[in-house]
Amino acid sequence: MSDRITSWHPNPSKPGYTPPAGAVDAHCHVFGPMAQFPFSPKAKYLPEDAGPDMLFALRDHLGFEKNVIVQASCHGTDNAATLDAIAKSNGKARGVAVVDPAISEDELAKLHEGGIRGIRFNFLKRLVDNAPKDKFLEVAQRLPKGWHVVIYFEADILEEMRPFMEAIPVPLVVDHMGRPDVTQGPDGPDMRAFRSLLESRDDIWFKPTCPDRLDARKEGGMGDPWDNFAKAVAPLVADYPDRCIWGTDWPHPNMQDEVPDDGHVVDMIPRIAPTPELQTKLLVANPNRLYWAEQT
Ligand SMILES: O=C(O)/C=C(\CC(=O)C(=O)O)C(=O)O
Repeated sequence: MSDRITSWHPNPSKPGYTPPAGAVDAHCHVFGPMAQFPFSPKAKYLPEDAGPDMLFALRDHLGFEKNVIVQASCHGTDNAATLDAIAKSNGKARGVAVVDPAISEDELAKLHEGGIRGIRFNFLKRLVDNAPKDKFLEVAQRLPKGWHVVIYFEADILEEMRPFMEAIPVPLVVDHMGRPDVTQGPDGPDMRAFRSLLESRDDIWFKPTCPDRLDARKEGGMGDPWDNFAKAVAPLVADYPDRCIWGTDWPHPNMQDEVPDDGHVVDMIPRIAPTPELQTKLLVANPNRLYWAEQT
């Protein structure tokens, strides 16, 4: 792979919306720097460097206080770049790792020391080569106290994933709501299936995130300002206000053909969480319960 991609906006606008004090960008990534943190040989995309300095500058520009850095698939199971960014955050970042399911207890303990509070199971075939459910279930049985599992899958496999999710003995956080087709609206089959999942366990959380992905023009959506996303997602946040966390998804892996303006992404927040109470739950109380539990 020769051409490295740039999937983030060079000069994002200032949002019209001001997040509350203590707001957490609870889904973002770092890429490299590649010279120090090489990408996985199995990476499905090769990004330009997008390191902690850029992430923290964006955090401040958008009005957030903390980050949850989710290991991006381009780094495979080498969490060094994510751990390095957490270490440089002055306590303002925690993380979600991607691990080899055979990882030892000692290695899990070291990840906890480094600010990790969960592991990610990625089932997107365009991002990872394999996702061994049996091995994932084994490691999910022996995570450090207080950890959770972040899971990423597409809506068309939600039903087949339910027995696997049911067997996971720790809280689950579903990335980007399992990618429902937001053009179906709030009562379409995808959202109904996702609500059924949420009703099945009260410790299944979700991220009402990625309007730029889920309502992208290239996906048949409307593009910015992502009205389909706002219409489909706001009722979900209203109905499950204590089980959702939000993130920018910066540096927006693979969005180089429709790069979102992060200021516009942030301005989706009051459209899906229209009251200060909902915004405080989404951006402050809920992510702190999951990632800074020792301080809540
Ligand atoms: O590509 C997507 O649909 C979403 C991604 C990319 C990703 O998960 C990864 O590269 O690990 C995201 O959540 O940032």
